[in-house]
Amino acid sequence: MIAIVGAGSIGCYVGGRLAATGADVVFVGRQRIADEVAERGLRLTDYRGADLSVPSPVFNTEVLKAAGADLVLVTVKSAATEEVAAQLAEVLRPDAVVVSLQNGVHNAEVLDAALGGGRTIAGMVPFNVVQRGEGVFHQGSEGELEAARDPRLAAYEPVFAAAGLPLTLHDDMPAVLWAKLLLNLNNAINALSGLPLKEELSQRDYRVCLAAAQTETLGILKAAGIKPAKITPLPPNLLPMLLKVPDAVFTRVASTMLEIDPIARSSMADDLELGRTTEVDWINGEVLRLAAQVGRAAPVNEKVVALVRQAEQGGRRDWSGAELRSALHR
Ligand SMILES: NC(=O)C1=CN([C@@H]2O[C@H](COP(=O)(O)OP(=O)(O)OC[C@H]3O[C@@H](n4cnc5c(N)ncnc54)[C@H](OP(=O)(O)O)[C@@H]3O)[C@@H](O)[C@H]2O)C=CC1
Ligand SMILES: CC(C)(CO)C(=O)C(=O)O
Repeated sequence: MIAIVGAGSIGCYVGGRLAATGADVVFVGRQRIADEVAERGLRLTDYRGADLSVPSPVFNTEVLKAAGADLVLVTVKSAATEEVAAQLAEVLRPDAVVVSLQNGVHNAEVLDAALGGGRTIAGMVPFNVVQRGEGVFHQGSEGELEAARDPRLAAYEPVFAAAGLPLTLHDDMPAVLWAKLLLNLNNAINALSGLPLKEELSQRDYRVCLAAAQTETLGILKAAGIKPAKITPLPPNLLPMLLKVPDAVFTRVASTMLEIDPIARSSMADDLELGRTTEVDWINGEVLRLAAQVGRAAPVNEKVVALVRQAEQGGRRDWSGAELRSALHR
């Protein structure tokens, strides 16, 4: 049995595709989504036209229901990792394998600290999922699930492949997670813009802000001896250069590099929309912590964190690109 713990956008989509293609899946999540899927079932669509359904998913609100799982996919936001780790430690079988499908660079370690036995495997979701309501979860951009290479995943590789979500396995997962974090620096900028990703990224002023946050982070990673992996067609150190090209050039080049549909938004935009605390501490905040360790300043990421904090408290989330550039002194 596969348990999805934290069945929101990513959990319902990934778990839903696994269940739709025959896997035995139990979802653990909140009552709001439990009610939605009890009434409508789950429907999983993607930007390529896939359309799958799970008429009667097994959906619970208590982590206890993950007790019999062989594989647990953790899909809560980073702020909830410690809490679910403690809950899972109470109920999981000793041989259960746990995969963190979360953004941020330390969630698998947090889970493993509570669960012990080196049973947690770091994973990564490169694509965007939008909750459309009424049990519909839509993958709005391309990419394949990634995870640390681990023999315990061998039995599940065909299951993920059958669901249309093949696993790409990596020997150096921390490098992959840092590379993803570089991309996730856009989460805050997207959330502050109030725009869908495609529209936000089509405007050079926002991209200049992202390029500044990435350039700052790349310098800090270098000082810390961390080499982010190449998970995009361009290597990480060339991304800021691409971001700064004129709009017409960017739109043309980007469309050959990444398919993204017009409704996709960052997961941080979802959090602000729903009045929840964001993951900014686990994304830009990681940059600030690493900067402090290597004795460097990180003024751009520091300012982004401050603006997201204000937005969490009801502050602005309709920054124009020009306003954001000026706030970041770019
Ligand atoms: N959405 C996306 O497009 C992408 C997201 N990611 C990453 O994936 C991870 C998951 O994101 P996402 O799916 O968007 O998050 P969601 O907030 O949509 O889903 C997480 C769900 O878990 C619930 N939850 C929290 N704690 C518990 C608990 N103890 N028991 C049961 N349910 C719980 C949350 O409820 P509540 O809100 O009440 O806490 C929420 O409904 C994040 O790290 C994110 O950064 C990565 C790539 C893309
Ligand atoms: C896929 C991506 C980069 C953007 O949606 C993301 O990770 C997120 O929204 O958290």
